Amino acid sequence: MTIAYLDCFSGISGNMMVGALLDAGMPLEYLEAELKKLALSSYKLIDKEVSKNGIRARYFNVDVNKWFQPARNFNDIRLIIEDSLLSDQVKKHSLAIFSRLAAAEAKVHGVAVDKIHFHEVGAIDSIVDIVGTAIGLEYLGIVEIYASALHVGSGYVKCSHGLMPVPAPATAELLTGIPFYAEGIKKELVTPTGAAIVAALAKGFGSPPAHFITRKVCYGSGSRDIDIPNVLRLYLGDKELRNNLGAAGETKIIETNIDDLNPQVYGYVMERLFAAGAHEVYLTSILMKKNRPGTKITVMAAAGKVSDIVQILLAETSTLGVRILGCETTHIDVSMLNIETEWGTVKVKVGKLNDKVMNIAPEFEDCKTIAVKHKIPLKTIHLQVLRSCGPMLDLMLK
Ligand SMILES: O=C([S-])c1cc(C(=O)S)c[n+]([C@@H]2O[C@H](COP(=O)(O)O)[C@@H](O)[C@H]2O)c1
Ligand code: NI
Repeated sequence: MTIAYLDCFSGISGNMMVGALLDAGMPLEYLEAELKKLALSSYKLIDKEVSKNGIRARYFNVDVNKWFQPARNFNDIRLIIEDSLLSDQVKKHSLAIFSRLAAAEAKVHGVAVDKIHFHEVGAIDSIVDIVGTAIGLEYLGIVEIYASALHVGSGYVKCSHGLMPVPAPATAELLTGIPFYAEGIKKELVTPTGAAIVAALAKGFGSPPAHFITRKVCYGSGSRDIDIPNVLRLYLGDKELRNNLGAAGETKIIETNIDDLNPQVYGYVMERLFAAGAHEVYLTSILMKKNRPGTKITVMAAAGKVSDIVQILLAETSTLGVRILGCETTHIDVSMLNIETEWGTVKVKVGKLNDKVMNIAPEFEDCKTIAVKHKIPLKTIHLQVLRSCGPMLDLMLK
């Protein structure tokens, strides 16, 4: 499981992020070919090696022919991404980042999200940076991102509105819930695009996650010449395998006991918690003080999701507080396979430990859909899908 840790000691921008991903091994030709899947033209990618205060880094930028760029609002950009032949994952990550950026701009300027403007010429620079980031993450197999606190810089930056304080208003909005600092450098070090990337994708902030082991250190160059190297440092790594049992993850348990909530509400709260990224949510019947029957809600989630989870519990239930417990998890590597059956494709979850197949699980929802459609018992579908796994099943039984 490849993990990225972004060391934003000199800030982060879209260009720095793509530069770091190129430095990490995404070939420029691959990026170019993938970006061609978008209905965009009249731009050129710039990719070169530079030295920033003695550190070799990859500088990435987009050269835009401004005469050929139409004005684009968020909806135009969403359609360009959705209508492309990019993978679902690249679309999902790109739209997640763009949505954060658009929401921040909308809030700052007091307009609806679909009315917001993007600052670069026809937004092409933002599209390339954001979609390029999603392409790089997929190419490098990065499944989790963590980031340090962000060094935002200080002073003022020239925008189409005139001079704006650093961090720029959209950046400040995007930094909600993210630790940041300024240390006297009078330049804009974190741009709205950079902030949107970490806001949308990072699972946690601060030090690298527990048991993170670096495999490679990469640098994406910024365009500033300042006293510190203007680079984004990207650590690519894995979570350490402990006792040969599997990868350890940083998970939190958030719990609360409730004895005065309308029981109709629990299902809705669970839905919201899952939508916010909870790995698991479950309810336990408990007997509380004054012999009152009550319910314990337990949520398991990545550390970076805790504040969203707590927010939902406090807003949607009658609780006045929650417990947050640290916990370590151990799990095997999980991948998804598409298995062809006589009824169509079924996704199958394969769990491996040190390349040994430990578990094969046909996706319940896929089996259920077929069972309902073809009026065949669910267990028959399940067995048939397992049989179609053929050699994979043999590997497990060995
Ligand atoms: O021109 C406008 S409207 C503008 C507004 C803001 C806000 O924060 S609101 C910020 N900016 C600046 O544009 C550049 C480009 O940022 P990217 O994220 O697209 O690289 C940056 O300097 C922002 O501070 C412009
Ligand atoms: Ni703006």
